[in-house]
Amino acid sequence: MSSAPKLFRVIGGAQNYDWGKLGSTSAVARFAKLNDPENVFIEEEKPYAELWMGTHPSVPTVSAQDRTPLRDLVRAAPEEMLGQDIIKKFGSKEGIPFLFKVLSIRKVLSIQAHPDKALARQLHASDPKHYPDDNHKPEMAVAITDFEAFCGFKPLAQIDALLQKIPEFRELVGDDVVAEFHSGIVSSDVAGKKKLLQKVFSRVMNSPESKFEPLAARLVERTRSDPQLFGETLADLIQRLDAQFPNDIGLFCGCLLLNHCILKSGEAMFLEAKDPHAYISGDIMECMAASDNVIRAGFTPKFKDVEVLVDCLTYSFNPVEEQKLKPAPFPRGTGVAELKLYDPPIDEFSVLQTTFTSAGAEKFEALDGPSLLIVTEGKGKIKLQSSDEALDASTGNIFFVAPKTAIELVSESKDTFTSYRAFCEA
Ligand SMILES: NNC(=O)[C@@H](O)[C@H](O)[C@H](O)COP(=O)(O)O
Ligand SMILES: [Zn+2]
Repeated sequence: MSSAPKLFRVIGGAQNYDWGKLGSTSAVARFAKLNDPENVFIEEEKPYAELWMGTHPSVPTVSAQDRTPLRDLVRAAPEEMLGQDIIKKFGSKEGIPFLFKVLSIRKVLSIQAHPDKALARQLHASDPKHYPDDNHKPEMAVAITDFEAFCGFKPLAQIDALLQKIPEFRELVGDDVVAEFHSGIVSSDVAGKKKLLQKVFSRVMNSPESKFEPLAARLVERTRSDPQLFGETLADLIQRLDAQFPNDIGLFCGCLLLNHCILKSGEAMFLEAKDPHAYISGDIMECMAASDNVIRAGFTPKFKDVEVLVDCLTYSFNPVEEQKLKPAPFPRGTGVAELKLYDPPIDEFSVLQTTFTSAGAEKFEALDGPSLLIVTEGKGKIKLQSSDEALDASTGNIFFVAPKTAIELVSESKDTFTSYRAFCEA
């Protein structure tokens, strides 16, 4: 197998989870079709949830030229494809340390969290069917369209207020724990408050269907009879999600316990391993450590691991604004484009958004690691700075860029030309 070039187009793989947008309304379907028009035929009734870009074995990304799996190209020439420093840092020649995705969301995803490395090793060893790898999965979402999600537990005073005024929530948790929580959250002992939050969450998550289903039905009724108890947004959210998953435990463990986070296009949020979350609607770029380990507990027909979830969460509780990740300038490009760097506090990935609103070029310094770039709007060219040969780069096109490779993006029109580049550096 000849060693791979420094810059080449690749074809990602789609996941058709039930919560994905349908047919051409899905950015995943549109991008997949535009990037591989001869082989992708969009079925309008089918959900297209995720477009995977990376070397995770569950959904192969392949080279556009001869459909060789990117994973095989990396394993055939790890020094060229990953770089010595990345191999040394992550101790692996097997694949790219991150997994990059487009998500297009019609229905709420499962209430979930992802394991840290120690828990991932344990779960993969004991239950490889549900936990396909032994890696942690911290992740970041960057909103392409307006996007909403559950992200982390609400501040405790907000949870307490809901417990005091919503009878169905109070009944599900139990007067004893409600009283203990109410009196305990005023203390300064953070560890003790996390324990109390875990008690509330455990009561909710361990309640039998025979108990939470009728309470959920009454809860939805109350959002119609007493909307003022919930506040405008929350009443609407409960009704909307009940329509998707009737009387689901997620109405309690999601709507009443987790922050409802709304991101405008270009805003981002970062989720540590073991942070509870669930994406609700919109199109996003998502980047994560290379893993597919999901611990689920609500709003899903998939396998729920309630005991593991209740036991593993961080039980941190921060206001919504603290869950957001602010983009930073990216001083390693020269030209006319606007550059925004989304750089979370973990080693596996950062994501660079490049936006042109006029004709012109942007030259980038070589990065000290592998990257994957996808065009999400408009059209232009991508090229090695060391060559005159330019490749078409239009919406849906995905490219692999090898380490130590200086590239240039060129926009040839005044229309918007936007791309996202996930990368990892030692
Ligand atoms: N927060 N987002 C993620 O973790 C994605 O990368 C996962 O692939 C999805 O959460 C999977 O969701 P379901 O298990 O189908 O509900
Ligand atoms: Zn997740």
